[in-house]
Amino acid sequence: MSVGSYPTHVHAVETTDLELTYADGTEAVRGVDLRVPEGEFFGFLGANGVGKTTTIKVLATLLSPTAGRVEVNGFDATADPRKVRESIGYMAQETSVDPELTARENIKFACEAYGVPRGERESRIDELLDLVDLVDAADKEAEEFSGGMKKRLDAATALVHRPPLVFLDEPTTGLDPKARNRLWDYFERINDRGTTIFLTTQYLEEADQLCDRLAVILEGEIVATGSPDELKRRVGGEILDVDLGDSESAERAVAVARDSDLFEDEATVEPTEKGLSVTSRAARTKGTDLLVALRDAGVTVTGFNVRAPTLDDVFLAITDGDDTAGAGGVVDTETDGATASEADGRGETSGATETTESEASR
Ligand SMILES: Nc1ncnc2c1ncn2[C@@H]1O[C@H](COP(=O)(O)OP(=O)(O)OP(=O)(O)O)[C@@H](O)[C@H]1O
Repeated sequence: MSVGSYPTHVHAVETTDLELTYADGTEAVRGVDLRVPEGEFFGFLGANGVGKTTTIKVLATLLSPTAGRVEVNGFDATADPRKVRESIGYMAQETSVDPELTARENIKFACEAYGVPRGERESRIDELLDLVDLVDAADKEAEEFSGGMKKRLDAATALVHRPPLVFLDEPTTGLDPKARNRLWDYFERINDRGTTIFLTTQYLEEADQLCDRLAVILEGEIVATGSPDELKRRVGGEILDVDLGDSESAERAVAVARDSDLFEDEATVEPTEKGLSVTSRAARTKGTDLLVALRDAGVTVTGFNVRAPTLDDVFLAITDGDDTAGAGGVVDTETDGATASEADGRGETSGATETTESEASR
């Protein structure tokens, strides 16, 4: 399947100082600059309620921005929302599958809604059923489908018009690992065929595995951008996890590690559920020295492990809002994604305008 005939642009998504304040005054998006090059597999990460879905809804023209500029596939989202809608696929968190229709009928319905030429519909349906592995279930009603099958069907219907850009809002939430893996496969395939993907997910492993580049949003602002490896490098070293015999000794162990002079100034030492963790460039070389220091201080160590940082560590460092993010350098203030718009001085809320779902393409 190739991407349909749409004009090409350097950036599939480009926002400048995007703001969205809801009518009740909630400042969901506060000055977001995003640039997603065509063909990229882009991940948009953040905890619950930080503004991911709101941003996607603005990009999909379901919400009008309160301020700022939004260009999607080269079209201005405010001036030309119809063009934007015609050039995107949108897989929302809630399924759009009609349970009373078969898989084939669901895709057919989407073909009609998107105006796929009549003569191309049958081949498009077969191609999509094949792509998402639903050929054998093509003529079964969707209400018989597992959660994973419904998601795959949902994803297929978002692609009937061969959009060059697809928004996937937490597409794998609630799926078991096997179903998740099948969807990953499918997303990778459509990205390989040239489709730009804008993904939000709560699964950092998913972001790590799939995405070329990530942006992390916190309370409506982008606080870090980079490839998964770049973000992990910014954590500043490796991580030494130490398990302790009893949780009461964690405080003492943290004090021992901090006072030990074993690690450089930028190292971070934090208590964890099981004991403590040290993030340091010397985690590997000084690990055993720390264990000796802990033993000398009468702290019982029951296990330890040195490992490379994961995106979970990156995410924790950022979202904890503690010194780690600032001193450890995971926050990238140099990137085009970082903004520092203040809530103050914005005046009265203008209120978001919600476009009705039926007006939107999906
Ligand atoms: N229609 C609305 N009216 C007022 N506030 C809203 C509305 N929709 C969302 N919000 C608020 O805007 C903020 C951002 O919500 P949003 O749904 O964009 O976050 P999210 O990062 O997508 O979270 P989740 O992963 O839980 O969907 C939250 O504080 C949320 O409560």
